[in-house]
Amino acid sequence: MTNSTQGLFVTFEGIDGAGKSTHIAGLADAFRSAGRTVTLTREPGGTPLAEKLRALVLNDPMDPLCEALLMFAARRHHLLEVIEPALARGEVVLCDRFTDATFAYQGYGRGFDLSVLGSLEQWVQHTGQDGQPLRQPDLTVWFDLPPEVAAQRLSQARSPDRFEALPTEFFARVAHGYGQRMAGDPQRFARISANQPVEAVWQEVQSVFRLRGWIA
Ligand SMILES: Nc1ncnc2c1ncn2[C@@H]1O[C@H](COP(=O)(O)OP(=O)(O)OP(=O)(O)O)[C@@H](O)[C@H]1O
Ligand SMILES: Cc1cn([C@H]2C[C@H](O)[C@@H](COP(=O)(O)O)O2)c(=O)[nH]c1=O
Repeated sequence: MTNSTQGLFVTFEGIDGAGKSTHIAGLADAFRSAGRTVTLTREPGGTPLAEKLRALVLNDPMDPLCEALLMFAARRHHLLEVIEPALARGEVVLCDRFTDATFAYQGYGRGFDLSVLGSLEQWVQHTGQDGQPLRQPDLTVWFDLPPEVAAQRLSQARSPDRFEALPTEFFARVAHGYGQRMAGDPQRFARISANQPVEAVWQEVQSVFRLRGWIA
């Protein structure tokens, strides 16, 4: 089981429709059964201000720099107002998307400069205390699904926002971006084969957390 005095920061990533949301609530229940307090949150969003930025960025046309800056502005507010306080209280933070999404979508998907994103990551994820390392997730669960399958699932589920309406070639670049992020920090990532029935994906997700002794 997890050390209940220590905060745990877990993020969930993948292209739109990969199946993250389907499993996050179940995981939260598993952590609660293990005696942990859970903060469930998402990006962009997670605070009233960041949710306003989310509505803008998901619906209003803008250039990739604007998009990246709004993602990081929302993230800074979310990090300081929600994530850091919850971790300081020793909670488990389950966050639907974080900075890997910015690299995958704005970087690999839109073609925005990765080194600029790296600088923004440094600025935004420093919590201000000298000597403190950059805030990064303890674990990132990547739901890997072929873009064609994700598109098929989403077409049956809801009307698309500005990102979900993009072509499968865009999502192929985003998926490649996630692969590159994982290659750059393999210890932090767990890759889930999301192209399976829901129950099989759930078994794989649980095993990632059981292996670490975090849930029963
Ligand atoms: N393993 C699966 N097999 C078939 N359909 C699935 C599977 N997992 C999820 N779905 C369905 O696919 C759709 C997208 O799933 P979900 O909302 O969990 O994805 P998501 O990764 O959270 O997407 P987004 O990031 O775009 O919000 C939903 O209609 C969901 O019911
Ligand atoms: C954090 C983040 C998100 N995005 C994109 C990815 C999705 O298309 C939407 C969020 O919608 P979801 O249903 O909550 O997954 O935003 C992005 O482009 N860059 C980011 O940093």
